[in-house]
Amino acid sequence: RAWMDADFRRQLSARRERVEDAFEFEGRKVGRGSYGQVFKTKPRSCADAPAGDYALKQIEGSGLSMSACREIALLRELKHPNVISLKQVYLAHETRQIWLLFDYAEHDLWRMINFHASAKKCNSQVSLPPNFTKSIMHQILCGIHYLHSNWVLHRDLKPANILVMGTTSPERGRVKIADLGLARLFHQPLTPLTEIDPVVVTFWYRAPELLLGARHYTKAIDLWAIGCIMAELITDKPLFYCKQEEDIKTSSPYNRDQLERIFSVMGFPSQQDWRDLPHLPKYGDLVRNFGTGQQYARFSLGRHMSRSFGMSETSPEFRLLSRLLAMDPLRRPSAREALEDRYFLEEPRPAADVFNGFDIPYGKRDFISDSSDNKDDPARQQQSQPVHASLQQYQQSHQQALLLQQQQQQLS
Ligand SMILES: CNc1nccc(N2CC[C@H](NC(=O)Nc3ccc(CN4CCOCC4)c(C(F)(F)F)c3)C2)n1
Repeated sequence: RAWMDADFRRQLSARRERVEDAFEFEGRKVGRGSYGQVFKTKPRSCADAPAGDYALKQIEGSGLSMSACREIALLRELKHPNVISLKQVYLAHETRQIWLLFDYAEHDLWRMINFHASAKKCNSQVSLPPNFTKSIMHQILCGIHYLHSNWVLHRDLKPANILVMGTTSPERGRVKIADLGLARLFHQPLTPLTEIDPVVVTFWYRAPELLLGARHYTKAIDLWAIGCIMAELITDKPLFYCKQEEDIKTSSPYNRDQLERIFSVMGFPSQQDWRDLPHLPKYGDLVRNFGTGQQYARFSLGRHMSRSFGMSETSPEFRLLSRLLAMDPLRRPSAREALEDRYFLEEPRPAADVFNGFDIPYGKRDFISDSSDNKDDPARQQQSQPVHASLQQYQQSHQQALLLQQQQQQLS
């Protein structure tokens, strides 16, 4: 049978397009994390990819891990102007490495907001189109509406995961939802992310029900995060900024400081505000730590936004923000309902290019040249494997521990 024929396989592997033959990416690393690493690259003349910049993600570990399979399977199905699009998958047979090819996005909201925040600090305001926030919000909601209508939850929306195409792209100024994220184990809210990846995980975008032990992610959890991003676009500050203890050891989702910050902006939820609050797993901790919450009685989002930013509580912008940041998840709008809000219907209308043709003031991404990095010689990369292997061993043992825990819960 032909496919067993060694000669046939030799022919195949000789013909297989190698990613390093098609793209030049040495020393052009723009991102690294437990998920793998990302390079900015252009196709070599011999490649059959159209000219332009591409992002090449080298997936962590070797072979088709569960998270690699999930990412590839999902991305191949997802096709929307406001969701990052996977162009090609390369399987390097010798090193069993997996590479994903994307159209390159030069910017992201994390870097853009930091740019404006530091410009403000040294009083050199950078002019932005009046519909800048509205255009970005509209495209995030379009992308999330598409994901949610395909029953895909994002689970980790934050400014760093909202990419924006740069001036060299035919899609200049278009928002692309992405997930640069950590290697999550099971996408369950109870997995202590901080143990998986030393990179500090922020809870600033996590919905209150997650902090109170909700066991499953929902669409409403994504809409809460979008509300946090909207406030941050308006004020250049994370709305629920909360200092991060360096070594968070808790494996519990309950984070008292983060909840404290939310209450000092939003006020404390009354029975009327959030009927199901007492049914959440960590309600007991909440009462123990905060009592009836009357110390937050005079706080509200309206008070916070008008005092810290002179925003009127009757403006359509504020009304949409307060709908997205409803404490009770059942009261948050769906992505479609948010898109139908008056805010997007009135002047100035949202634009397809969020920069509205304005010059783009942000610099290009810096290249990371960490010293520990092995030259892209696959053989030498094997040496770096043991570290990741221990991460995989950790994940497997963690996986078994979690499965055991779930079985015990079912027994008890
Ligand atoms: C730096 N410049 C740059 N330009 C373009 C792309 C790009 N990259 C880097 C890696 C990232 N990879 C992804 O974004 N992958 C991805 C994986 C899954 C999903 C959807 N899941 C999110 C988690 O919950 C389940 C659904 C997505 C998506 F759809 F959210 F965009 C992207 C895309 N970088």
